[in-house]
Amino acid sequence: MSDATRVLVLNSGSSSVKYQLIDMAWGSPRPEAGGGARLASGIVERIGEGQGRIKHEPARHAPRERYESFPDHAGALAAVADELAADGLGLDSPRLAAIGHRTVHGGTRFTEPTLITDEVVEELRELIPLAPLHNPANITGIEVARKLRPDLPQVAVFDTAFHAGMPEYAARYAIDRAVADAHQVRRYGFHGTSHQYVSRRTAQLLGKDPEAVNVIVLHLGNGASASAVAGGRCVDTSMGLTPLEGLVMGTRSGDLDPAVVFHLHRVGGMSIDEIDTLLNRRSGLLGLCGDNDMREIGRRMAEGDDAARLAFDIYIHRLRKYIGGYYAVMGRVDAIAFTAGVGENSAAVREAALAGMEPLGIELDSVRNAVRGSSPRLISSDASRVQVAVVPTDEELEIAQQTFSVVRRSEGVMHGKTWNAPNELER
Ligand SMILES: Nc1ncnc2c1ncn2[C@@H]1O[C@H](COP(=O)(O)OP(=O)(O)O)[C@@H](O)[C@H]1O
Ligand SMILES: CC(=O)OP(=O)(O)O
Ligand SMILES: [Mg+2]
Repeated sequence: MSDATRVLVLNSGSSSVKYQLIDMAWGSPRPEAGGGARLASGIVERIGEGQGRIKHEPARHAPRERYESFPDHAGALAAVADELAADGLGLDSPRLAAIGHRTVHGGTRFTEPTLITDEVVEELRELIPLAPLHNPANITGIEVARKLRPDLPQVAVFDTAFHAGMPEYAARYAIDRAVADAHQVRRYGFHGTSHQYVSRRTAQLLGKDPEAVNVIVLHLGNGASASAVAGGRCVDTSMGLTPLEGLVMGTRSGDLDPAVVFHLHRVGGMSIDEIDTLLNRRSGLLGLCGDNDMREIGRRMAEGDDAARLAFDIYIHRLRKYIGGYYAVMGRVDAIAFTAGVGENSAAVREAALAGMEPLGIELDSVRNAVRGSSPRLISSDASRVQVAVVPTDEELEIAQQTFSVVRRSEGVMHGKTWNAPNELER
């Protein structure tokens, strides 16, 4: 077995690449999360948009920032490789075991982290119509990384995977079964890596086995989704065929009557592509008040801005409906966990989302809720029957662990022995 223990995690978006280099042999900084120490992280932004930016944050050196143009993902990844090399962490290092790729849509075909081959890339391409905003960029990232290190195992970790085991009654839309099946129309769910990580981490915070707890996870970032996780399994989630359904998001509408689409087309004269852009990129908080950043909305509300207030109220109202819905679906809820940019940082959103739910056994402690921090923490009162937690997500660590586990398993198969990744021992 090789002693290469580092995993480079890439989250390739249409105009950005987020990355982290994680060493799986070093678990001590975050042993509770299942092993893995971050050696460096960063982001390349505005790829293909003129002046771009790379921000690189090595664990042992000061962060660096550079502005230059990145014409494409290949240029962006070359810049990442240069930054890592400058810290002695180059991609040519024999200690690099694998590259793990966040891959948004796995369809019904991919429900486990998967070693990437030419065939897998071909199948990912066939899934593009189901995730036109996300999968093309993920595939580009995969192709560029494979060119850079063709010899290295590369693993796709899917946003949809954690939700693949949802009960049929939660996953199936109430439309003609034959039509749905012919076109692979069903609820897939997204942010699964985050929901999986956060639900497990919440159980640890409660000092319980994941199998023993029911958690509502609220992943509130730019994209936002809720999930009901019962005994470690996802039983429902708010995103659907695509990441458009469910909660109000930064620029996406979330739930609406599907007839809105017919109406805008037939009566409003908009094309399907225009409506797609409207609902995915010009709706949500942005469409309601002109800002998609919750910090800005908070600032405007403090100044008495009515549009910002209404956007906030619509966002919160939708969130409360999902909390109540998932409470009813599971019957017993042990914890509600807030995560991602808004969930981790906005005390105002958390407070409004749960206000008046004392009869449901949910009671925030306003002082705990107001405390800022970067580690998982409880914010409910001692009397609250349901624990409320803020649990920072770490999709990259989860992707690194799953990637490493796949690589070690395939090595084990090659050498006729089995090996458990640290995270598997931990679980
Ligand atoms: N201090 C804060 N207070 C309120 N909201 C915040 C704060 N910091 C970040 N956010 C929100 O988090 C969002 C980004 O969340 P993030 O999880 O990083 O998104 P993504 O991964 O989808 O890009 C921002 O758009 C902003 O609304
Ligand atoms: C699937 C999804 O919505 O991802 P993001 O939040 O990164 O846009
Ligand atoms: Mg995110």
